[in-house]
Amino acid sequence: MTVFKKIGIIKISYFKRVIVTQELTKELLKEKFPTREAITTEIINLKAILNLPKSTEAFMSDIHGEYAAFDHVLRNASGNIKLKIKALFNGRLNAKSQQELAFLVYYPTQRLQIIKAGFQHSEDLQQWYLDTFAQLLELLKYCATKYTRSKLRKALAPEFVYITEELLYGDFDTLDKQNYYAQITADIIKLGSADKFIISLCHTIQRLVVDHLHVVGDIYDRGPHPDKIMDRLMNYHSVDLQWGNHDILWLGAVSGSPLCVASLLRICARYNNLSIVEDAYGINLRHLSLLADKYYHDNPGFAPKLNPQEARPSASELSQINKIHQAIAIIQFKLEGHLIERRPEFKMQSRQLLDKLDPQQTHILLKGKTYPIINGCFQTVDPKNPYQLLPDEQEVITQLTQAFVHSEKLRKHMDFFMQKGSMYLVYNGNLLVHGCIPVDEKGDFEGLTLNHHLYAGKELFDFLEDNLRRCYANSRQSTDLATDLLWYLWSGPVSPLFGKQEMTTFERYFIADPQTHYEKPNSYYQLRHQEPFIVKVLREFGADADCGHLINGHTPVKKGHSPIMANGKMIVIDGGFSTAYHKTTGIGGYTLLYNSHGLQLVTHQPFTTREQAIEQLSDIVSTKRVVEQELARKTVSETDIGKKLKQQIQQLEELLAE
Ligand SMILES: O=P(O)(O)OC[C@H]1O[C@](O)(COP(=O)(O)O)[C@@H](O)[C@@H]1O
Ligand SMILES: [Mn+2]
Repeated sequence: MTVFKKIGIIKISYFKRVIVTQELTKELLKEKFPTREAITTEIINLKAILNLPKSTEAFMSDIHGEYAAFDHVLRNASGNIKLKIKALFNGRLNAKSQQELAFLVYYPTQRLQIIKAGFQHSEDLQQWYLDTFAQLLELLKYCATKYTRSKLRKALAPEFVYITEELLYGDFDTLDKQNYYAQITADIIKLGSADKFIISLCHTIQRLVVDHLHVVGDIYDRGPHPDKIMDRLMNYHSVDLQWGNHDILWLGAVSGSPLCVASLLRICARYNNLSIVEDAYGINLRHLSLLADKYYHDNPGFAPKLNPQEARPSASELSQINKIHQAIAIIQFKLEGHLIERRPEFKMQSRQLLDKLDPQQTHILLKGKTYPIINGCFQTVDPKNPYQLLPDEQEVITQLTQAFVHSEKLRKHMDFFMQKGSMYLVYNGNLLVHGCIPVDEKGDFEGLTLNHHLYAGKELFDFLEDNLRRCYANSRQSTDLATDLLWYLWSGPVSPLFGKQEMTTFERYFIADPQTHYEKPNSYYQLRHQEPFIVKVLREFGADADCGHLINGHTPVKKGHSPIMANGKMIVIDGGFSTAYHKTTGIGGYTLLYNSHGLQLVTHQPFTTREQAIEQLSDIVSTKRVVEQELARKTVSETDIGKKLKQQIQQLEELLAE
């Protein structure tokens, strides 16, 4: 009885709040538009916006800590700047000049230095400035046609707003006016502001060509600077993120999961990236290092993967990383044993492997077959009680987990990840998911059964997201279901972010036979080639089954394979940022643009270094329409923002009718 009463009270106050909010909105609207004229003007404005071409969305994924390559793609607006330059200047500028202009827009400061050094006479430089002002202003005007003047104004550097607007919207027909504009440009040069003006125009162009960015997961792990990527995204004008399996490890670490901490530290050691943890996030690894020194010695199976473009660590550093790598891997395998034990419903018993070692720890019995162990390092594993952590292992992982929970900078980044992130997103009719939608061979949604309830399809995603949010809000617990589910998201057999039956990390370290390394992908990866299957998935998530697309990251597109599947409804856009994968993909990777003309797939060259890109002007390989046939140009009216604007128009019309 009391329960019902309580619910009743909650309901009443909830509805009251809704009504109050509506009234307030109306009141606010009246305050903002006090006269019939003001309301009418606003309606006209909003209707005009509805008819503007849809602005451009860019999609990228699997950045994996590669900040310089990511920054390059942001600067080239995922290929869009080149497209604009081509559309505007074809026939007037040849390919080389177009490329030079594009790189000036991407890297104005650096390119200005190189260009200016090439001029011997100041008149030539002055002429270059005049030509460049004209080209950049023309390009800016072209990029701004999709926006209102007020939006453009906000995107301009404050000190150049007046001048830029004069030059953009001026009437060049009369001689007087021409002289006036010539005077402005001459003054910019004379007063020494030419470089600043060019840089400001370039930044505004970069800002305008992509209106909204989607990052479809895996910002973290493998590469050196995920922290810088997060900082850059936090300053980006408009972005959403879908969580990738690697990102979950970092979210899990901050949420107090020791297993997520161990897994991410193992990957950092494996890729020689421990400095992210120590230097970027201020987490001290001294205790782990001492533990590693105490129990381990150099082991060829744990040598870190080195990036040939980075300075090689010294022999003693390499040895220290090697030992840390072993120490944390063993802690991970022990913790996994405990988690799998307490969560039989995860059905991951086949991942308990330490107890399958023989007493000498030289062989292992896997699925009925015995394999010799290579590179074994089981010094701390008691054959009688293999998952038991030694007291110093326990102490180290507890202390490290606390350090992750309390790292201020990491929390700031993860807060942003929570605020802008989600398991999936439906945006302008498209469905964005990092990994997969788990299904069986017949295409029926596969799920996770907990407390006699089967979570599958969209419900599985919502359930996992709900748990993640609760777990993130309470980092004190480390073995509750919500925390364990975070690790499940990393490597569970029905995890939408992992998409494989099992993660064979143990076998990859300790068994030579490559057959044991195989990770069977979910049937989704076969089925996603078929249009009816994609339509079914889009429907399940409430996306647009007729015109929408399913967009995934996670799986690098191998040489000779197409990232466009299911008759153009399914697109994989692994950005290929990770240098380790360039051999498999043969290109840098793919990103995607969605503008008023539809979806365009952008193929990128492998990115080497920023210096090389600037020097050699090396960039995008090609851009190609996903759907080849010409469609009517999409306007703002057909987008999610358009829907909101129409609601506002309706409210204003109601106000007018009162
Ligand atoms: O290349 P590594 O470091 O061995 O990592 C391989 C592991 O990474 C995974 O591919 C997961 O990472 P991705 O999300 O980048 O694919 C696992 O399936 C696999 O076990
Ligand atoms: Mn992934």
